Amino acid sequence: MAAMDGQQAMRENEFSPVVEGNLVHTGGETHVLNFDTNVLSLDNVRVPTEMTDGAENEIVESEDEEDEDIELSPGGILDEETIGRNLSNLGRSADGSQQVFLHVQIAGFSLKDITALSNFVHLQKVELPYNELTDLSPLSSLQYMLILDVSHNKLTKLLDFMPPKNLKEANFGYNEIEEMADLSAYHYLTVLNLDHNKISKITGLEKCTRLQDLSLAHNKVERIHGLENLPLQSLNLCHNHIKKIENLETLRLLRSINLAGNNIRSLAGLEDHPLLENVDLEDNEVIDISEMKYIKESQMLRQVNLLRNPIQELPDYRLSILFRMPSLTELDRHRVEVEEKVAAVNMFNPPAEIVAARDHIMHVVYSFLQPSRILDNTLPSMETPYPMLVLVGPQGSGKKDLALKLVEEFSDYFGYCVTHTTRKPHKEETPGRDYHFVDLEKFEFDIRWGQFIQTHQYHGHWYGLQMQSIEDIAREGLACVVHMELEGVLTLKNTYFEPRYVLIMPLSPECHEKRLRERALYTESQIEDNLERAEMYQDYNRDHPGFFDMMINSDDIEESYKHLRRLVMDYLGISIPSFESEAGDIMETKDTENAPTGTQLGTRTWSRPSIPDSMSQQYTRGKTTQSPSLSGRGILEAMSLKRRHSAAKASVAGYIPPLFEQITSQYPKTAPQTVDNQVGLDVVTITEDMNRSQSAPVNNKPPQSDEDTSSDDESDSSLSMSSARKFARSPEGSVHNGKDPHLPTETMNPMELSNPRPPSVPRPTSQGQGRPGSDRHKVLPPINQKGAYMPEL
Ligand SMILES: Nc1ncnc2c1ncn2[C@@H]1O[C@H](COP(=O)(O)OP(=O)(O)OP(=O)(O)O)[C@@H](O)[C@H]1O
Repeated sequence: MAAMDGQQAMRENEFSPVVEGNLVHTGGETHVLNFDTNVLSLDNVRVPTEMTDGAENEIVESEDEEDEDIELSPGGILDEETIGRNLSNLGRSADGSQQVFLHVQIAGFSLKDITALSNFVHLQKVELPYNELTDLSPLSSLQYMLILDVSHNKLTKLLDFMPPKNLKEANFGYNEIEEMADLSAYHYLTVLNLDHNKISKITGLEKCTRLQDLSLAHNKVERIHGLENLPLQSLNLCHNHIKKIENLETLRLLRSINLAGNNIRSLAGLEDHPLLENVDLEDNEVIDISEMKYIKESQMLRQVNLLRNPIQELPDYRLSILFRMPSLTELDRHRVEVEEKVAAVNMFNPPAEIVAARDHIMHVVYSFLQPSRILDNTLPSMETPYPMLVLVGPQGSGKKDLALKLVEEFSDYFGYCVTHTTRKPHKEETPGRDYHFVDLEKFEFDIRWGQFIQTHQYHGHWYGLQMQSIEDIAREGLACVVHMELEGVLTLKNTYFEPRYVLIMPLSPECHEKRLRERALYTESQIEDNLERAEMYQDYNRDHPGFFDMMINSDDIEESYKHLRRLVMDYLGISIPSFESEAGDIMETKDTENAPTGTQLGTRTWSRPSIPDSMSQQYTRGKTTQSPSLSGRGILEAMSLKRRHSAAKASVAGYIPPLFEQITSQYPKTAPQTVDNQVGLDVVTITEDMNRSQSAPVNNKPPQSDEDTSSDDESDSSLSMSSARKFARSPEGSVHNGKDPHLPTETMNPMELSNPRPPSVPRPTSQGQGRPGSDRHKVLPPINQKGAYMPEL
């Protein structure tokens, strides 16, 4: 049968050799194998066709019977018959002169003596696993051997025969080797497998300068050493007694490391392996997520296994790891899904917009849980949102100093809005003036009581803006100046407030760093973070045109104050810059790149509308009166306008309640049309967003002091948001004079009655334009009105 198969094979592919006993069929010919050398005899033996055809079955049967009778390699002594039956891979000898078998595989013969193999000098691949070998010296003559597998034997010594100089791969796994030999003679060794032995020390590899793959799994190795400068790409040291990852610095080509089943706590030692793709640390003692810092810089890392480590107990463990190493494709033997990566980013480093949205939602929800109260001073009217100036920028930009200075100089116009923080006061700071310094408990309490409209955590401390803080300024009839980080601005943009945002930017990193260091308040990493954030601010400003109303370079605080001052005066209308100076401003706004210092305008401008500058016109608030354009607006503003347009249409069609009628009927009248009426804070264009305003007019207070409650009781108790809006506008569209049937005016701010403002500075009225914030407190002056406060220019 075998002969028949052999012939058939010959016919199908005459170049594939087929071995039957000592006959080899190849290329249409049959050769006799000379077992002494595993060289094919050149004397071809033509097997007579009639023999193979006619007596085929007989021959096969008799051969089969013979096969069964022969005992192969009796007593574990390898014989030629066994070798002959297990040779394969006929090919050219290494010197190219003969056709030889290159591969022998004799597994599971309980071999003890392989002397017979020494004649087969041309063998290149020798596989003798699952035997009982203790001595490999007969292999010394196999000088062409490239691959040797003697796993699952009883060897106690490693490569204890004359080295075949070309040996590339050696598998000595599952033996009883206790010591590694000096392998310096094996220059070409690329793969060495010593798994499941009793090796406790890695030695003798120093000169294996081609060793790429070393496996010492399941041994007794206690320390990683002796591997210096090897070109290892794969290192398997799993299931040893290793406690520390060490001495791997020089293995720059390492791609895969398996350290599973050891006692490792730290990943220190794995850093600086740029090609690392796979790290297996299953069943170790890694406990701290911060350990990931040692591998997270490895750009090529795709697979990490931390199964059965204490770190797995950490909350959000998987997402934490994925956040730190977003390029992973497999974690703990599970494929990483894209959704997981997104969830990880949103959880641990959400985009500022998401932080702000969450913050806003939280405060709105908490405020809705409280009894409602109208804060009449900051109540938005359709024409005049309560005026606020927000100085934005990275820590150390000097915005707080600028804000305080501004408030000091323009004390009749601006009040400094004191925000809350959980950080401790600095030496020169005064509680209640610089911040309300509170502890975390109080801060959280206030959050739960819906006191904040915005909070932000920065460098481990909480900062927050309370509605009451703004209200306190507004009650004084003042516009409010506040400073904050970008995240705070993003939250604020979700509320109904419509401040002016001035970016205070230290454009020179050197100046910024110097200022931060001079304060001697920050750690190195905080300084670094602040410098990085400064770059982030610049990018944000560039990528979001119009987000900030203005940018001022704060490298030199004195200079920047001059710019801010001029800006504010222009804003307030208390100075009319000459045409030249206006033109100068506009130049700066157009050519922001080249303006070395001073005021740089984003896309909106506070300059006067008469300036023929299409860019600035486009973004100038107060220009979009009859037909407000959506271009150049933020998404929220654009959406708000869209809603208003549809509300207007619906109103015309009579579908909606009078509230919308009031709003929509007023809308076209809100924005100033000319230079003359675009003075003062009223220049602010209204971009009311009914959605936005829903979150804010209602302020909710925890139980108040007697003093407080007495003032607001009446308005607190019963006013709904809608009635508040009705109060803001009459159905006819004029600013309400306080005689709204729904809201008795005099009860709106009893505080003022009980605690009237001392008449120190003559405070001009706003000539019917409505004071910012409240209709009843006309505080900000019209331009050049007689008696108005005029700071020195
Ligand atoms: N309510 C808030 N929301 C967001 N950020 C805030 C808030 N209040 C303060 N911040 C900002 O937190 C950061 C840290 O506050 P800190 O008082 O330490 O700043 P600062 O050193 O005075 O900053 P600067 O030098 O720019 O004035 C500052 O950038 C500050 O503007």
